[in-house]
Amino acid sequence: MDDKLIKIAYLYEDLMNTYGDSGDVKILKYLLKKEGYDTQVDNISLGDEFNAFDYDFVFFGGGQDFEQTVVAQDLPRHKTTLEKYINESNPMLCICGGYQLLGDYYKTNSGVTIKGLGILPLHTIFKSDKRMIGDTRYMSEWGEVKAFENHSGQTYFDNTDKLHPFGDMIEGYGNNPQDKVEGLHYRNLIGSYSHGPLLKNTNVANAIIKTILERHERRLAQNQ
Ligand SMILES: NC(=O)CC[C@H](N)C(=O)O
Repeated sequence: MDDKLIKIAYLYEDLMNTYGDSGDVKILKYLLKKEGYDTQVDNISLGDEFNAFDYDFVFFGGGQDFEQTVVAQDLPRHKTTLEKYINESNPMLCICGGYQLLGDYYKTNSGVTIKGLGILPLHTIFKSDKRMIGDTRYMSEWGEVKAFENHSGQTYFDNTDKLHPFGDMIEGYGNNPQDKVEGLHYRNLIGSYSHGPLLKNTNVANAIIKTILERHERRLAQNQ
C-alpha cells in the first residue's frame, strides 16, 4: 500500500454534485498535496462494488430530488459497510441531499417518500412554508463557518441524545426553520446543508484533514 496516497470514495459523483459540492473534494486534494500526499478519488456510481474500508474518506454530495430517488434505489447495497465505517469513527462528509439520505427518509414536495439508509436517527420532510435559500453563517466547534444553502427538505433529529448539530445558526436556516442549528456532527461524520463549497472554510477543512490522516495511519497499520 502506498503510504503517501489518500483514497477518497465519492458516492455517486456523477449524480450527487449540486452547487459545486465536488469543490469540497478538490479543496481536500489541494490541502493534502501541501501535506505531501497524493489523492485518488473513486466515483462509486450505480451498480459499482464498494467497500468503505478500502478508503480514507467518504464524500456524499448534494442532489436534487430526482437524482436522490435514483440513488436511493442503489444505496441500500452499501448500508452494512457504511454503517460500520461511520460507527467506527472513520471520516465522512455528507452535504444536503447526501446528508438527508443517511437518515430514515425524505418526504419530498411531490409527496413521494424517499427511503434513506436509516444509519442516523433523523428524518427530512418538505413543508410548504418555505424553501431555505440564502447565505448561512454558524458557529461550529472549529469556529465560524460561512456558506450558502438551497433546500426544501427540513431535517429533524429523532434521537437528540445520539445526534448533535454541527453548528449554531447566526444567519440562515440550517436543518430547519425552528431548531436554529446546522447539520450534524456524529463521531467523525459531518452532515451539512452548506454549499459554497463548505470546505472553503479552511478551519473545517483542516479539522477534516486531521481525521483523514489519522484514518490513513490506521489503514496503513492494518495493512502491514
Ligand atoms: N441541494 C440539495 O442537495 C437539495 C436536497 C433536496 N433535494 C432538497 O431540496 O431538500
